[in-house]
Amino acid sequence: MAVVGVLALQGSYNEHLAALRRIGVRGVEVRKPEQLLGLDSLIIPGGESTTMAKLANYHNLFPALREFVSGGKPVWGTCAGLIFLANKAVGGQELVGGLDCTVHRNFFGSQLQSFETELSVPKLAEKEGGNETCRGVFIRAPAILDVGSDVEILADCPVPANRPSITISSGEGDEEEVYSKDRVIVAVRQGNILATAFHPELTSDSRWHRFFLDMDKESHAKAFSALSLSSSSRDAEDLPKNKPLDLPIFE
Ligand SMILES: NC(=O)CC[C@H](N)C(=O)O
Repeated sequence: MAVVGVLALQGSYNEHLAALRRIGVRGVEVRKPEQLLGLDSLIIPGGESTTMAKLANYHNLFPALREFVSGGKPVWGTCAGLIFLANKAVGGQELVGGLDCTVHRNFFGSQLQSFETELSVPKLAEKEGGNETCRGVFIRAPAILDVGSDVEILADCPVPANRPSITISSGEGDEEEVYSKDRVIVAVRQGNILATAFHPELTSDSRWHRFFLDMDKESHAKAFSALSLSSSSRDAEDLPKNKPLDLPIFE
């Protein structure tokens, strides 16, 4: 069974571990560089990206995280984790990088502007079944302002009408531009990297976690295609039926 690491410095790592347990997958807490060895994939949870970066620096994790991402094993960043994975963040701070995009760290405003909404997710539904929408829990959430050509957009959402306009520095000189689109990107995939601006681990919908685990199966299937390994069995099928949920989650 796949061993999924969850970066456990700060933020919603327990909720990810519980979401993995609910689908019968073992998650392990990662706090030190050597704990990345032997993992099949890694989740970088939401939290507060500046605090998480300070703790990651304290534990000397940045080089090992960059190596893990560039090594090609699946990595999923949710919220602050998305910020970590972006190549560029408006507002600046140390990043792991790897995901060809620019994020705005607090695009939707302050903690008080946190919200929930239904997101249209046809590609998730196509792969994992179920509704064409999923519940998006946005907590002082970032958003993706633009993406490179290798990045597949999995979800976007309307910019809330009451949102004050935001100004984005182009990074060159003092030139600034206002974000003027009426929609903004909130979930993407680029090869081995998955990133969501919202928190699937806080809902009972396990499709994003399954989607991520399927990325691991895909990469194994690719590596061992010559051996015709079957990638059809789902970890979830190992689970006893009707296992009680072990954390409060939003229905
Ligand atoms: N829920 C979250 O992960 C919020 C992330 C936050 N906007 C940050 O900058 O870190």
